[in-house]
Amino acid sequence: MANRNVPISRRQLYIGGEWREPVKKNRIPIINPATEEIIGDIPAATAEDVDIAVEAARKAIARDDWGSTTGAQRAKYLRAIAAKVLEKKSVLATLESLDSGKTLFESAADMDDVAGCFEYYADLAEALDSRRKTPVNLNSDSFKTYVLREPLGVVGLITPWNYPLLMAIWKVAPALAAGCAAILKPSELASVTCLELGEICREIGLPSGALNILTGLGPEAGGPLASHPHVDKISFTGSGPTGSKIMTAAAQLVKPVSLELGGKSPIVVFDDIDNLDIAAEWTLFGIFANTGQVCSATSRLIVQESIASAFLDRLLKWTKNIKISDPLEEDCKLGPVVSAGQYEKVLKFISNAKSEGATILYGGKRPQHLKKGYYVQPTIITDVNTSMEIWKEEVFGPVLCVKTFKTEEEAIELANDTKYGLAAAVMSKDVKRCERFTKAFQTGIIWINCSQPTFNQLPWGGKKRSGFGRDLGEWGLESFLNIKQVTEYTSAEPWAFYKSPSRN
Ligand SMILES: NC(=O)c1ccc[n+]([C@@H]2O[C@H](COP(=O)([O-])OP(=O)(O)OC[C@H]3O[C@@H](n4cnc5c(N)ncnc54)[C@H](O)[C@@H]3O)[C@@H](O)[C@H]2O)c1
Ligand SMILES: C[N+](C)(C)CCCC=O
Ligand code: NA
Repeated sequence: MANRNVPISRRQLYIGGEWREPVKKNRIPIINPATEEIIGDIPAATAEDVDIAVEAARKAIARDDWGSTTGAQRAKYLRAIAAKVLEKKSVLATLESLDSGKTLFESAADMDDVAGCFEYYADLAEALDSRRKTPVNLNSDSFKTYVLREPLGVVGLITPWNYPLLMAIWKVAPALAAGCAAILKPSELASVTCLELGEICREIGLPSGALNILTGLGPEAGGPLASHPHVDKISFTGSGPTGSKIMTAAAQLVKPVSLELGGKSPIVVFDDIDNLDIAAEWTLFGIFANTGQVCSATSRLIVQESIASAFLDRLLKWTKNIKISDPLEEDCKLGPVVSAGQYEKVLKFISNAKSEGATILYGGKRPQHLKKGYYVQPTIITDVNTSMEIWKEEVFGPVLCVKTFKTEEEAIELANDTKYGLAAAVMSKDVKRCERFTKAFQTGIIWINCSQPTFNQLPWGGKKRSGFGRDLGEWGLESFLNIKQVTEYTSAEPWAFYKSPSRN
């Protein structure tokens, strides 16, 4: 087992390049979901601290050392952060697992992705220099025009606990690449690695105020950030209800928002697949990776009737083989869910499904061998109908529900039978059929013969109740830029709209 004694530093808020005690001096306990023990605490920011952070961010933009940087200069900071993340990878990964319950293997992969994301946006920051000013040819002798891409200003980044550092970096990296000054508000349930990012920024000498990190409760720290008059945009990842609150607060000031919300994504499996095991493993990965706490989890299996029995049989074999243990244990593939609240919520979804008449084919309980910790068995639920809660609502836990279909039309109808629209997967060797599904799925992300692989270069986000706007790729950068058009009158001739007084 990895060393669980990695010390958790007692950090303060990271504001204006310094560690700063919250004005009200409150703190929130850090709970290790594998042991239910309190292992430290984090500062709890309030509206007073938000004001100070916004001021620090505005000053950063007004100062030359951040506000007048080129993309190439900012790229150096981003690369220095990436290098530090890799240097500290083992400690950061352990902290992520202790704080969130994520398996150490997944935490380590997240740290690679964090570094990769900074490096990717370093490249885009450099490329931005040549795209900063784009001439627009009007074929006019009287006007010269161009379009500028400028940093949007001060941006608030509010993020969830399921990939604590990675979800933050999907926003921090493009915001800094664009030249914005950012205020990050991570989830109170898992903020440790985001605070360590503050230390990394300090160590590499990121200009003060370019990134500020305010930990704290949603309504107390996130709320004032969303409604702050001097915050130019809120980029949010989290639940639908919180997204609505943020959008409501931002609407009062006509502040732009981007919302990456939840999902209830389908995975459709056809009987023409060559290898049941390959499809079974992707199906498992799509719902049990990160203990199912993935916005894009393919939590509804829609399998063709002709192979349903054989496929479920194979799924069960794979599921029984998953090692459930303390996330720091070697080969652990399923850790606890993040908190006591999430544990209760997941078990309630399972008991509601049972009361509504569904069958718990596998799992549904706490694993017998683990007496402490917020563990839930990987769970497969059958005999589901489309009016059941388990079909309609996001569980955000290791729970797969299953329905069968006969025809392609039926499969499409079932796949789109959701208020959400984040991701969808189809497993079939028929290329034309996969194309038809790509067109028919009402989502922002499509996986063909896989589920979940994610790349920095590709846009991430959904439609319907899964939100709008895109993280990652060039779209992630654009979302932190203001597009400014400049029109210059270059003719020596008068405009001649009014009658000239000199001719009277
Ligand atoms: N679409 C995506 O890319 C994506 C990625 C990860 C998670 N998610 C979604 O996130 C949810 C789980 O994360 P969560 O439980 O942390 O979500 P959440 O909405 O409870 O919290 C998200 C963040 O919002 C803050 N917050 C809460 N109330 C607030 C308020 N009134 N004003 C401002 N901020 C407030 C929280 O403190 C946290 O930092 C799931 O629904 C999941 O699908 C989506
Ligand atoms: C697909 N990933 C990499 C697991 C990221 C999912 C982000 C949302 O929960
Ligand atoms: Na925690």
